Amino acid sequence: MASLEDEEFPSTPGKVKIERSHHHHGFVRQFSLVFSSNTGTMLIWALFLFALTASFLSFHQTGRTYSYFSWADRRWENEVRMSAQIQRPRGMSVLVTGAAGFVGSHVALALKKRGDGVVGIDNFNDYYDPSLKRARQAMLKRRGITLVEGDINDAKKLSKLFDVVAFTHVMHLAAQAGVRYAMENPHSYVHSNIAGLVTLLEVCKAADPQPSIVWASSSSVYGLNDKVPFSELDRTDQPASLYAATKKAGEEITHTYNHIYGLSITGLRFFTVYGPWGRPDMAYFSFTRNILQGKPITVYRGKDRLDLARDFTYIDDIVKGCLGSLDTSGKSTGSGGRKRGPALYRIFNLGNTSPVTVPSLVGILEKHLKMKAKKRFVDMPGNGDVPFTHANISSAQSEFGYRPATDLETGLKKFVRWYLSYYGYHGKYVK
Ligand SMILES: O=C(O)[C@H]1O[C@H](OP(=O)(O)OP(=O)(O)OC[C@H]2O[C@@H](n3ccc(=O)[nH]c3=O)[C@H](O)[C@@H]2O)[C@H](O)[C@@H](O)[C@H]1O
Repeated sequence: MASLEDEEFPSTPGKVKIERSHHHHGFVRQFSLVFSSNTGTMLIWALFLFALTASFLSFHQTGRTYSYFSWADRRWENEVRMSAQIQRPRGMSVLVTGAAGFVGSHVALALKKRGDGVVGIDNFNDYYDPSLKRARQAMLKRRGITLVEGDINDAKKLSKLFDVVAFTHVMHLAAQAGVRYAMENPHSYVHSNIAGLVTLLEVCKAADPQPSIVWASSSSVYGLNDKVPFSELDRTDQPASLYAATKKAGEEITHTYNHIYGLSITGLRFFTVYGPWGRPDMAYFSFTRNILQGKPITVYRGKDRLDLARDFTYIDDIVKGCLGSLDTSGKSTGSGGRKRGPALYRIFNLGNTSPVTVPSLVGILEKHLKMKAKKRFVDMPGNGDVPFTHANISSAQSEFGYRPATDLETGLKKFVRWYLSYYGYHGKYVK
């Protein structure tokens, strides 16, 4: 199925996006050419082609505009519907974008486990080793979760999903993550975090009923803010990286969709999420790999050789925050492109409330791995990093009882156990 899907809908960045109307225009253009040619043969050919197309369409047509595409046949629709089936009273059906990702796969599993319906979408890009994403996909598959391969910039695919399932909620976690990579590939951030977000919002706005949306913003929006701990009311207009800027833009963009179309929106500012099945580009992950392989690690240091610190947050706590947000998100109020009343617009910090320095993080890893790291201290390059993060979580706490329960020592122990079981001690499968 996946390969057919690829042929029909190339959805990687830079590839052509097909608009709904293009097919129609193409058709009309073809006909005007035929009629202007004025030869009998051409006319017969045109009629023949028309008959062929019409019979093809009527054979496959199931009342939906795009159901004649092979990826969206009956079997595919049934699979998607099954995956979205709600299995508890007052449950929800959730479209999880970025479901092959770190947070996405964990949230999808947690929702399914408690009886909610879940369908995932992911473009499986190669920002980091896609085989890890495939392994997460296999894990979801075993639990009955279907993951559709597609990009959130593909409006047709998203609309089709909403045609098949009346999703009550969207958990939007598809994004270009990573703070420092933004200097290497700025456009991938615009593609996913801005263009993709708008495409998704347009589809949600048009859906009837509209879903409620919970999505991932980032602690990085606090940028150069130095008032601690970071509260949602603090200024976020001094981003230090393009990544942060696109997440901040997302907060503003979602606000307009809430304001104009009545979409219920909750933005979650995640604070350096870590844990089993994590992202290989993140420091705790790559440090683990390098320590095990006897390779040096680079530890950044701030101004005046000050240690950098992060409010590292364990994945299970983040998952609880995501589910709590979904449960309290209320309904979207719009239909037919107009809002019928006010809908919730919320932003929450999801952190751990106890920052740890990067050298301490390395110390904990050394302990769990029973190996010494070869540390190279380097002055923090001006590539978007902020010196520290620290979340005030009182808002999420009072709204849905968010209370992080895993400290870095415990969380890293679980990560290391997973890492060794997945990659083995010598990391022979690591690229
Ligand atoms: O909260 C977020 O919203 C973000 O969290 C995460 O960003 P960061 O907090 O920067 O995490 P991460 O890269 O693990 O670096 C951790 C620390 O190690 C330091 N660091 C990093 C690499 C290195 O080689 N050496 C080093 O000292 C580095 O200077 C930093 O102090 C997500 O990746 C990001 O997608 C976003 O979601």
